[in-house]
Amino acid sequence: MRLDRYIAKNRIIDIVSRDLEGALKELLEVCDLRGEKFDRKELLEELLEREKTMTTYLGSGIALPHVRIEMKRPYLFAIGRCPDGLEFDGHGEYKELRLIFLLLASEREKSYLNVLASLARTFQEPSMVERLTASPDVATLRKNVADAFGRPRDQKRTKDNKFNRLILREAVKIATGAKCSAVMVFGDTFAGGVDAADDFGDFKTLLVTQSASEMTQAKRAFNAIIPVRAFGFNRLSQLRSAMLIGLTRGLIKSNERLCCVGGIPQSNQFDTLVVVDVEREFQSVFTRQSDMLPSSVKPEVLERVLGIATELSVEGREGKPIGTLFVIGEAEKIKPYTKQLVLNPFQGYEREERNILNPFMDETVKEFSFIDGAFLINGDGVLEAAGSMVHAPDFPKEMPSGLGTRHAAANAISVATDCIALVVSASSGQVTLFRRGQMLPLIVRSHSNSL
Ligand SMILES: Nc1ncnc2c1ncn2[C@@H]1O[C@H](COP(=O)(O)OP(=O)(O)OP(=O)(O)O)[C@@H](O)[C@H]1O
Repeated sequence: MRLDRYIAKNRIIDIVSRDLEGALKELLEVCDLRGEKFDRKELLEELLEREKTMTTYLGSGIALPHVRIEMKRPYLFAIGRCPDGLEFDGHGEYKELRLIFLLLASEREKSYLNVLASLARTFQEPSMVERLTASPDVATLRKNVADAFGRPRDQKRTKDNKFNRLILREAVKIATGAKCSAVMVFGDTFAGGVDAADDFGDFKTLLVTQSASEMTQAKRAFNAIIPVRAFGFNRLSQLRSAMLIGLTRGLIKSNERLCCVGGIPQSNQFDTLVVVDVEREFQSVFTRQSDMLPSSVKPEVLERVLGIATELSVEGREGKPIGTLFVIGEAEKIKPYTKQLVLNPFQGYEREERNILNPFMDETVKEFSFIDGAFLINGDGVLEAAGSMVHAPDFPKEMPSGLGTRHAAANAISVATDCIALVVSASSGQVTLFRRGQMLPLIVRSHSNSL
């Protein structure tokens, strides 16, 4: 989503104040609120109140205070730089702050969560924050913000070496010989993105990438983009996660055969060529295309949960491996099979605030993954509970050895209700999807870049 149209140069400033309240005041002052019903004082109070309830500090030096109001314009941004950090209520993390993105959004705008998600994605790139903070003056800062959110970057594409050309040529031969319907390319193999679609003749081309918003050029060249949020280290895990997202988004059909080309992220070198029958790869979890996702579950919700699960599996939490269980489906139908083990931490929050599509929920969910029990997530993304014990009727099918009660509970709930259960194993780091009593290992923890 292009956000530059909502970002005006005169609302990008250097903050003078030393505390958050003063900084927000300065940012509100540069917002032209003529003709709007609310006043700055009320808005400031609301922003501070919300900050006390739930911090908008995203990490990496960025805070994103935001509020929805009755407003004529859809969105209004004000951006402030504060290289020495800010004080706020004795909270240490604000000292790490370098940039504040204030977002005022109209209550009517339905794309609100997409805007927040798009911002959070842009901020994930560490060099971007560094570049903005280090801008020598406010004019350069304004130019760098425009670059970050608007124009495609002038990045060097390095696919053009002998070996990459050879792999691409072979991929076309193999795809033709194996009667593949599409070629799927892992774009993050290249630091500057990939523009390989021309090499694939008439095949349908799919680009898998973590930086979908930046792949402006590639978007034109490929038939579709499969955005992934995080990758496991293992190549086949990467493939499965990408295929799962492609399937849920309807970009891939279950009867397709794909020729996949990839390599180690950022290595600028293709090194893997594999042909996959989608149905065979996923046969354990669906019999028809429509079986993959429960009807109540939005594909982007599964993508988000998969992203968080992958990050928990790959990174752990505070240096330790972490395990958890996510149950995603129609909450009212799942609730009878759960029992709250501790006070539900999501109780009392507005539905929108506790929606997993809201990027602020990432850290919260990861934090609550320490709590014993399962997360219960409604199909629209609303986090209904954490710390729930699943007590679905026992399912007689034997579990593979080494899998204990968490996996058994996921298996059982996936049989008892129309849901997807996703387990992050504390002991192996594996992420496993359960659907209708069938299990599909998605991410295998491995610190080598092996197949
Ligand atoms: N029915 C259940 N509902 C929710 N959470 C459960 C349930 N049973 C177990 N758990 C959680 O799973 C944790 C690990 O249990 P156990 O080691 O038996 O499972 P496991 O399948 O081997 O998982 P892991 O691979 O993560 O160790 C428990 O401490 C508990 O937090």
